Amino acid sequence: MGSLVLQDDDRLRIMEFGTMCGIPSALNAVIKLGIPDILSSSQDAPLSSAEIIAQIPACGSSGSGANLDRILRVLSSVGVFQESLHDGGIRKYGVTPLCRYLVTNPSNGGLPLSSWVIANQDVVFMKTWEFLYQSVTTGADPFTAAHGKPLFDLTADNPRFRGIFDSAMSDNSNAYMRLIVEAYDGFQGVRTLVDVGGGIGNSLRVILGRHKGIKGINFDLPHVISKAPAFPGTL
Ligand SMILES: C[S@@+](CC[C@H](N)C(=O)[O-])C[C@H]1O[C@@H](n2cnc3c(N)ncnc32)[C@H](O)[C@@H]1O
Repeated sequence: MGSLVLQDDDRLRIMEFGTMCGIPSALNAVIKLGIPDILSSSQDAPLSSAEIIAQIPACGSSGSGANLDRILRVLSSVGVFQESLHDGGIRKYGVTPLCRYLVTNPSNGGLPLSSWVIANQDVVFMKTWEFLYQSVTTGADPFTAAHGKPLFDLTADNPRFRGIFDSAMSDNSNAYMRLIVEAYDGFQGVRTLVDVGGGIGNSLRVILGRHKGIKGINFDLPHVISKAPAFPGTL
């Protein structure tokens, strides 16, 4: 006789995979609402959803604490925030080490990667996922299938998305380049350094900041270079 399985971990995992998009969507929402910065500014005192909403100008008088609680509880379940229960059953939320990557203010310990989340959740990238299936049936690149052109042709034509993409690349390279220049001695003795596909030049900026004698050349597409800020040491 077969046994009734009430707690089937595999079934729960597949359900979880099917709804995983909720996590990046919730991250996207809290970043746009500025919540990691609000919580990191509250000097380690956790805040309720009502207290958080009171600090979000866009909420005005129509902010929904119930909806914010649901979003914050989901993100607390994966360690982005820390949830605690207080008198009267009020839930409050504080920052965690993971949350530091979403805080934009460096004086609050921010190591921002929020633009990375924002870029990946942008409608431009989200639209490409719909074409994953066709990438197998037709062999087409999903990005080109979704937008009619490859990624770097789109960034040339779409200044809104280009800004988001360039910030995401910079935030990402910032984090690891700071570690690389601490540990890597291969830049010593280099006189000219070319960063091919250097984006708006962040990697070069970190390297030249550490190795003052190097002359740097940031090589990228014209529409990227035209927005790249100048800094000492570049030719
Ligand atoms: C993944 S991003 C890397 C950005 C950069 N390394 C950083 O850390 O911010 C790739 C870069 O390659 C550039 N790129 C793409 N095609 C290129 C080409 N044909 N010539 C020069 N740069 C190109 C893009 O504009 C983009 O900035």
